[in-house]
Amino acid sequence: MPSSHYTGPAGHSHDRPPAETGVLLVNLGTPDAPTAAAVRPYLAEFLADPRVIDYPRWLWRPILHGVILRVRPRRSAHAYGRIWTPQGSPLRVGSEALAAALQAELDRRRPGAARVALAMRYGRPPVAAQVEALQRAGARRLLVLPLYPQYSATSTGSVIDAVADAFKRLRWPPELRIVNDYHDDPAHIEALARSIERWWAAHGRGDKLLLSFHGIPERYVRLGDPYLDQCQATARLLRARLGLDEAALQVSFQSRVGREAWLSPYTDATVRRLAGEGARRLDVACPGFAVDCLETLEEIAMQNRDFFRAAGGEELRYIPALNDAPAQVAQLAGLVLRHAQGWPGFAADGAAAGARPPA
Ligand SMILES: C=CC1=C(C)c2cc3[nH]c(cc4nc(cc5[nH]c(cc1n2)c(C)c5CCC(=O)O)C(CCC(=O)O)=C4C)c(C)c3C=C
Ligand SMILES: [Fe+2]
Ligand SMILES: [Fe+2]
Repeated sequence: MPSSHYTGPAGHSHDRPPAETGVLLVNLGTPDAPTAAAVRPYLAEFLADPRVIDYPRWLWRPILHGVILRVRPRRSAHAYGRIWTPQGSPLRVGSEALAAALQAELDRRRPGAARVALAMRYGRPPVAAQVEALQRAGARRLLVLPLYPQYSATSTGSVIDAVADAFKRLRWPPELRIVNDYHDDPAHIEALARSIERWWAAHGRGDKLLLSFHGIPERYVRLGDPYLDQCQATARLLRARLGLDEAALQVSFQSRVGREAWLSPYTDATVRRLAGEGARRLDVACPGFAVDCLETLEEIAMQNRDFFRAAGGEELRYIPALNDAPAQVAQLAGLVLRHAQGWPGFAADGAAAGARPPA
């Protein structure tokens, strides 16, 4: 499938009438296959991004190509192999399902107003190709929605770079709005809380609830990245909504890479500590991930499950991401409606008679 022709799970551009507003969901990206050969170019693009690793290029390039890309692809491919599905990478499958569901929800709430497309920051389909596809489909306005609830320069900031690069190539770029984050959106907190409560109703409640967020180097926070504040705010709001205290709901940071200090406490050390302190059943949720992926399905649900057991715990239970659950679809649709306000077909809420959803 040529990536320049892919406009999203809703189908080819000629299958739908033109829409004046394009909604571009962007997720991180994932390799095309769980093989070292497919993982290498993906990691090469990801780890060459100066937003992700900010070392001087003359220093970093030889390390990346001479060391990292010789070793890591095989290790990562093995990890991807443990979670791969017949449909492909969970991150891709889940992101496409979410995009299709968001298209359907927007069609219901603002018929014909918007077309949804999905891009990946690394790998395919790239941001530039999807911006161009939306423009070919009639979009004179573009709302970019990175699938990261918390802003980080390493994730959201890098998506903004890719959009800026794509715009440089267009003679007549669309009007642009970008969602920075949705870490404290009440509908997002409510969706997370209900999914955890529903999970508890089905499986019983563990001794502790751990919220594990993706880490970043501590240095980035000292330089002004708001990511840590936003993770803590999400955790505080969720803790209040669930009625838990600081012992019952803890926060940690996963996926550390390299030797620098990253945000702490680290997730692996935390699950071991909790096992040592006598927790038998540990529930773990990852509210920083809109869609399940390697970092949740393999690192948490497999690797950290094993760490917890080896440290004397009984069961680590991973509570799935929101994925394409109706509550997340409705929350993201609400976010789109608020950010697109004033654009054609997006009259202020209340003004679009008959287009409101039933409460
Ligand atoms: C090396 C630096 C990295 C930073 C900084 C970083 C920040 C960051 N990442 C995500 C979300 C995801 N990361 C994923 C995988 C992944 N992350 C890194 C490195 C950094 N991430 C690597 C090398 C990898 C690849 C896998 C591996 O080799 O271990 C994923 C999953 C991708 C998938 O295919 O499933 C996500 C999602 C965020 C939100 C973030 C900053 C806040
Ligand atoms: Fe086509
Ligand atoms: Fe990452």
